[in-house]
Amino acid sequence: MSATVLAARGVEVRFGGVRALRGVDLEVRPGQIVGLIGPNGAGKTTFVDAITGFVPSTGSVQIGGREISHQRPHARVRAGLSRTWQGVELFDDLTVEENLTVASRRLSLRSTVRDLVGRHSGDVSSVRDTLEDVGISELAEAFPPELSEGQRKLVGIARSFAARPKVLCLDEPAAGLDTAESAHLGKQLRRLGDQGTPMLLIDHDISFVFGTCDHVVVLEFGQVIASGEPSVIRSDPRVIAAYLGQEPAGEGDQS
Ligand SMILES: Nc1ncnc2c1ncn2[C@@H]1O[C@H](COP(=O)(O)OP(=O)(O)OP(=O)(O)O)[C@@H](O)[C@H]1O
Repeated sequence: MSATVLAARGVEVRFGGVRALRGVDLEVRPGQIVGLIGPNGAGKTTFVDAITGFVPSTGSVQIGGREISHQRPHARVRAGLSRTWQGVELFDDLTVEENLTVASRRLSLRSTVRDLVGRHSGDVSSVRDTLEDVGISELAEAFPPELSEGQRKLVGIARSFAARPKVLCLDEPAAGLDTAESAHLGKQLRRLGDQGTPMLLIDHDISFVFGTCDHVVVLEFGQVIASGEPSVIRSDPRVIAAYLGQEPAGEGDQS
């Protein structure tokens, strides 16, 4: 069996009478960027909320073979599963570098001890490394109000990436970006992926997902209806049918 960094099996979520997820299986392997797409209400955000511990779920979630489904969100982050949020909240009166330093320090209860003994994840040097890895070193001294939407998204990604996750979940990173910003974001994600950070990427912009991901999983009504390489998924009749009746965002649209 090939190694997986993230293995979710039989993930189920109910909201009262609504079965939002019905036994979803999904894997992310080393070096992969996996896209999760589906029509509105298919369960994409619920899946990310479930595996990261923000909504109660049943089923199995493993990171590097270790079961984390019983753990609280912060413990899952420590196990290597980080996520971004649709909105990027930043402290406007702190620079980008200071925002990342604050976030890194919050990540670990042990940071106080490490403050006493030297280098830790909130060090200026490691924050600078993170900014460089995400391709935004030039923004270190900028304040959030000076940033474009695309730059804010990259800072949000850098903040989650600072934890050096084994898998990074990205919830609609291209939402609100124009075509050029999406293309730049896709390039930076590809670079991070190629450098060894596997990702799970949700987005409404299908061309962005197809252009960025190695593998795509399609949800409809809380179930996986297709899974495979973008070129295969693009022409899958079940996927085309699932999107009938709605505007499949992407192909030039920004939603
Ligand atoms: N907190 C909640 N309480 C009740 N039902 C919910 C809740 N959150 C989501 N749902 C329902 O669960 C289903 C899946 O919703 P979810 O937001 O995960 O879909 P999605 O694929 O992310 O949709 P979108 O593309 O519109 O963001 C939908 O039927 C939705 O109405």
